[in-house]
Amino acid sequence: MIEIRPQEGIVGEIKVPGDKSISHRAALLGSLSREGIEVENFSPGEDCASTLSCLRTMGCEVNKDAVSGKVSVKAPDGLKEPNDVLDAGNSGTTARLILGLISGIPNIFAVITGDESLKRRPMGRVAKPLVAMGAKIDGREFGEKLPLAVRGRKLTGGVHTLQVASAQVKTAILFAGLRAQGATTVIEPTLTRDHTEIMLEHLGTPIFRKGLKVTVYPVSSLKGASWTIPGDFSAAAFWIVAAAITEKSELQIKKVNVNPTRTGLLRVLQRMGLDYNIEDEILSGGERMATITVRSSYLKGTKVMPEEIPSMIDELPVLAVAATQAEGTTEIRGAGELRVKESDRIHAMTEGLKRMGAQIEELQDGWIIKGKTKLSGARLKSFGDHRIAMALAVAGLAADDSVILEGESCVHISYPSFFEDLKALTTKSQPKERVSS
Ligand SMILES: O=C(O)C1=C[C@@H](OP(=O)(O)O)[C@@H](O)[C@H](O)C1
Ligand SMILES: C=C(OP(=O)(O)O)C(=O)O
Repeated sequence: MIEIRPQEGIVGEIKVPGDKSISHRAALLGSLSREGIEVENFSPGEDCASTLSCLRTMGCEVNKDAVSGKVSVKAPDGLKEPNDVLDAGNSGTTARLILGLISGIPNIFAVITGDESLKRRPMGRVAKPLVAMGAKIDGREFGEKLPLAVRGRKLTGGVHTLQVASAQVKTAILFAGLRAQGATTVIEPTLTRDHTEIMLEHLGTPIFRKGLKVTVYPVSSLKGASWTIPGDFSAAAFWIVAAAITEKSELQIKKVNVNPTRTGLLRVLQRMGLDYNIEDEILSGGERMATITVRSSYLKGTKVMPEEIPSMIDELPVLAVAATQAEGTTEIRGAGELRVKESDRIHAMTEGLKRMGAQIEELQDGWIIKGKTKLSGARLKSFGDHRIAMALAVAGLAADDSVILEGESCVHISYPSFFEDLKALTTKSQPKERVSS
């Protein structure tokens, strides 16, 4: 467990870890390249380590420099049948994207599994469209849950209209499409993160996009490439909210990805009154990368609409924290997907914030939160979920007494240095006077 002490402010500058979604994709696409993909600033989290370990089990050449964070992946002779189970650990992205990647490799047999949390998460949303392309997949609960067994076959493209807005489902189908016969089109209900599309474009792979529709074509091998992965906006989100809700903050977050399909949190917080600016924007590997400066802000409540959700899906727990510190009512709807993440994030945040005295009502698909509430110190649980641990730690910064957080080590999934960074960012600020002892 760890103690988080209330702080007057978040001060200084920070570089957050490399983007997790982009890191997964760079490694997985490297496995379709003879020359290989080499990236700087690869995510240091355990989720991306799971992806690298699965790729090694399938015979890829994977090199990781622990000091610089540079990772290279190539498969000069193509992906091989794994001689062991592929363990995706806690990572939904690993399990779902690998399923798409390998189901079109004729004759390959693989079993994909994960930890207790991942074994509870839905996989049918990926398995079903792949089966419609001709894949042979079976698993627990008729292919709905891990472990899943896949026997690779020659797939046929086609048009896939998704029911759920999910970049993981979209990407799994597109990855399968790179090996299928004919064109493969995905039509999304709402635009989700488009890192796969940007990366394929950057690699010079034929891809056609218009609105919610994206089409890929079969390729024999991808070109090699090398670039730097920008910082993870989902990691930056914790510091953005931390700076906004504490009284004497001024924080610069350097070289962070500002792809608009990821920055919905900024648009919502801007509506709520966030004092921030974005500068020094450049492109890296086709992705926008910039410095975000955030200052203490007077926030007002807002209504978050279902169509805004995909662009901030992983930031909703920390948005709930911001809402407790905003004047008036914040309503967040259409976020039912949060119930099938690493934990039931709607329930986990309701429980944690209620224990701190927040006025939060749990809805089936979101929350109604009334503010501004003076949060109190409390003993809280992470539910084994990295986003919950970090969001509740941020809430602790604005409380009137310490938060004792249990199960904090799960931050290693996406942001291993989170608590060291927190310490560094709060050394220039004063711990707030404790109200109670
Ligand atoms: O494609 C990705 O890299 C991700 C997509 C999102 O999941 P869904 O596709 O299930 O919405 C997100 O929650 C996850 O953290 C990463
Ligand atoms: C939901 C997440 O990841 P994944 O789906 O890859 O487990 C996340 O990182 O918040």
